[in-house]
Amino acid sequence: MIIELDSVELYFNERRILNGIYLKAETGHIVGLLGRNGSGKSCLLQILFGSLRPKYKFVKLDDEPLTKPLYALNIASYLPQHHLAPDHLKIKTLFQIMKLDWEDFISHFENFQTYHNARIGRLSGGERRVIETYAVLKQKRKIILLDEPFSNIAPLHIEKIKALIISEKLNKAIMITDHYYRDVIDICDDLYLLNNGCTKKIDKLAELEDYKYLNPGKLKS
Ligand SMILES: Nc1ncnc2c1ncn2[C@@H]1O[C@H](COP(=O)(O)OP(=O)(O)OP(=O)(O)O)[C@@H](O)[C@H]1O
Repeated sequence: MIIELDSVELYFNERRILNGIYLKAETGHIVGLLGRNGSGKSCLLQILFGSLRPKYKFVKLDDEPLTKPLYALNIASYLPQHHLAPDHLKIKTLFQIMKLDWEDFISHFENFQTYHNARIGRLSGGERRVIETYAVLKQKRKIILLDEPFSNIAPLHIEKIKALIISEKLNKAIMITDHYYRDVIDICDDLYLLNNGCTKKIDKLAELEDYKYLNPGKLKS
């Protein structure tokens, strides 16, 4: 399966946020999306998911124009930048609703064993992010969109999440954006930079410095 997003034009009031976008994601690939604060990464994922309507966009699924939003087709799962589940929801209920396997989760994150009956709002920000990222990643959907899955997560758990993302990509197209650019670069097959409202496909990492996303020499440090 191949999904392509093209010709996006997004404005808020008169302010142009996005124009000149092309992104392609396919089964078996992890696509990384980098960009400065406010460059439009979250908006772009929401546009692809269908929860944000820009002035114009063109989406193709396996070369056929897509007229319905992805969320309405039940083929995509989306981790928003902010919380996924309400504070009062019990973790065991979240696992039931999202048809997740608690034993599988605990096999990856054994420290969470005692949280089964807890409300998600009682967890730390990082613990909550681990659960929410796992929940979205494990959905039986063809397309997974992850907005800052690593935020607030400790290094050991980031490594586990990265391993899970890699194992899930076998049957899914995964798109990920995060400011932990080294972790994104580590796992992605294709990399795009969002700059001045446009996407630039990154073929050589040095381009991240050329486009001033990173300071000169940062990649070597
Ligand atoms: N509902 C809205 N109304 C007006 N402006 C908005 C709205 N949503 C987003 N924006 C603006 O659009 C721009 C892009 O926002 P977006 O959240 O996509 O950036 P981002 O690249 O994800 O940033 P960050 O890395 O800081 O999360 C920002 O300047 C933001 O202020």
